[in-house]
Amino acid sequence: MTDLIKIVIAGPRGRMGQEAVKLVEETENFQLVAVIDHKNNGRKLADIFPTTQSQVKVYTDIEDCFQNEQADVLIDLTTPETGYLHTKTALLHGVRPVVGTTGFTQDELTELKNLAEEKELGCIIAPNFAIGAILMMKFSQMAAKYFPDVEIMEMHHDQKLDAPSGTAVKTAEMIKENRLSHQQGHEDEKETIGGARGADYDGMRIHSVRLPGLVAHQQVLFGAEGQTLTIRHDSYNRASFMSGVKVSVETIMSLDTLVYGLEHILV
Ligand SMILES: NC(=O)C1=CN([C@@H]2O[C@H](COP(=O)(O)OP(=O)(O)OC[C@H]3O[C@@H](n4cnc5c(N)ncnc54)[C@H](OP(=O)(O)O)[C@@H]3O)[C@@H](O)[C@H]2O)C=CC1
Ligand SMILES: O=C(O)C1=N[C@H](C(=O)O)C[C@H](O)C1
Repeated sequence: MTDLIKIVIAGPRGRMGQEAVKLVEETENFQLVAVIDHKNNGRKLADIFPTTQSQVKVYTDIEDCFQNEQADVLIDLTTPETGYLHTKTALLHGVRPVVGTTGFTQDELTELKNLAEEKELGCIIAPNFAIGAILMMKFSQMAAKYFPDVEIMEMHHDQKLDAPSGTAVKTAEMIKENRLSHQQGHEDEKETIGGARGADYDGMRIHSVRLPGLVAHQQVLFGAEGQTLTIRHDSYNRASFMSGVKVSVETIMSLDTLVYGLEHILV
């Protein structure tokens, strides 16, 4: 029998948070002890999720939560600024963060890594929890060795706060490890409408599409003489991310550092 893992979820009423509450409640050795619901006005979790069976506490503030609850893991699915503060607060309280929230700066990631190492605590920051998305990133990294001309096109629902997506940034970082660094396109190219060529990451371009009806999609387009290669992943619902959240919670208890990207923990 595996040990019970006590979990706090931040952002339980969000699109991802709702799926995470379901996952934790349905998983035998996971126990949801509390949620951080910053706009809560005294409602119990059962008022938000009528099916919930557990006696889950609702907090509006993370400090207050960790001062009152014994938790092993924080699952954060909020916003970039809040996610960073929550992750830091969790580590300071000895709680291991599993973070799906995207939009952290490089400085924030470095600071959190240093803190996790100082505290000898596991911390997983995964820009994408879907196994298919991890494979898309890895295949793109492999292809970049042979196709150094590449453009990333990510497409998301129009309620998304950060652009480019965390997945697109991670994909670009992974591609950079294998790609001959150079500026793409014609050296004299000129944008007649600003932004037409997308964001520039080490000379490759990232394009962010936002439309109602979309969930989370990305294609990585490689071009070479007489040929193109397209690697594409689509998430059609948020349940697609939950197996990655589950494996992260299970793995984090045996980590003592920060891991950025699910590809590092999938075997
Ligand atoms: N890693 C992955 O695989 C995935 C990551 N994501 C990322 O997860 C995050 C959440 O996405 P999504 O669920 O679509 O977003 P939503 O906007 O649906 O949910 C965000 C939740 O965070 C809450 N929130 C906002 N500010 C605070 C705060 N200060 N304290 C506590 N809670 C707060 C919101 O509450 P309220 O509405 O009441 O303000 C809301 O419930 C995003 O960063 C997104 O990019 C998304 C999908 C997959
Ligand atoms: O906001 C989203 O929806 C998603 N965010 C993550 C990202 O920024 O990459 C993961 C996925 O693409 C869905």
